Amino acid sequence: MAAITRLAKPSSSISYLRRCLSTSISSETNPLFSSRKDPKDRNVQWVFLGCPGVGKGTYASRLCSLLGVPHIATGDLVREELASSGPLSQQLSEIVNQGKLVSDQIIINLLSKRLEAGEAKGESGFILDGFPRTINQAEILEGVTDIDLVVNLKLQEDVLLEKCLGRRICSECGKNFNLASINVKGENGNPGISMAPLLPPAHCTVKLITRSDDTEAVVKERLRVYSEKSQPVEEFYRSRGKLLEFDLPGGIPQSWPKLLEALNLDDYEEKQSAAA
Ligand SMILES: Nc1ncnc2c1ncn2[C@@H]1O[C@H](COP(=O)(O)OP(=O)(O)O)[C@@H](O)[C@H]1O
Repeated sequence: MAAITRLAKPSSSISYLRRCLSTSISSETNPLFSSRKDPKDRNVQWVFLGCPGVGKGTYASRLCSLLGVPHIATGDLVREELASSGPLSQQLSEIVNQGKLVSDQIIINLLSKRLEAGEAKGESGFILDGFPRTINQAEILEGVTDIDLVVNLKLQEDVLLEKCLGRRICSECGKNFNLASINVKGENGNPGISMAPLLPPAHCTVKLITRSDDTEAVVKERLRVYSEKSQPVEEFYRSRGKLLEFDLPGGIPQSWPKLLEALNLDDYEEKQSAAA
């Protein structure tokens, strides 16, 4: 019931977009629409949810390499648009640097363009990272395609902040690293958690940059916005029986095998490496 009472009425611009996606844009030109296929005839269509800093990008991109599907992160699409200095970039930079969400309309446009480009290259399936982030976005997605599974990654809030502040990107190769060394002792029945830093190789060390929205004040605002706007999306999928909750037990060496196990992919990884 909670999920139903929380559903916001779609705004008129979103209803318009939804009408576009479902009627006036034909299945040949709308990749979201055309992806409503029998799951046996296509690759996985998964969504990764989770607070800023939880590691959605890290685990989603590893799974994408394993499953041979594209990793589509709406945060990356926003940053590409920002870097392009196009007409939207000034407006986007203000929103992102305040830790707010970009409008559903802009995000759906960016995502539709990305899916269209992928479809033209023959992509099938996807893992979406950072989308949907509002109930409106989840409803639109539900209206145009079938999501098979939603993975909800979880970590305690003080660790999330430290991880965002430790995040670094190599400005040349684009790889992500993390300088934070997490060591939280277990207390009051809660398990402790340790995460080793993910350090860059020497050639990247001199080229590291920090995302402009990874400052303490902006991360705190993003966490607040997540609990206000995106946590209801968890309930949206939970009530549809699609949500897999995954508490990260530690860094990548501890979490990756456990995640594969939770997804019934542990054998899959072995078979893939044997075939390689
Ligand atoms: N689905 C979305 N809806 C609205 N805004 C988004 C969405 N995805 C990304 N953004 C914008 O891009 C920023 C960066 O996104 P992302 O890299 O996913 O960050 P995070 O580390 O907070 O998960 C967000 O703070 C938000 O301003």
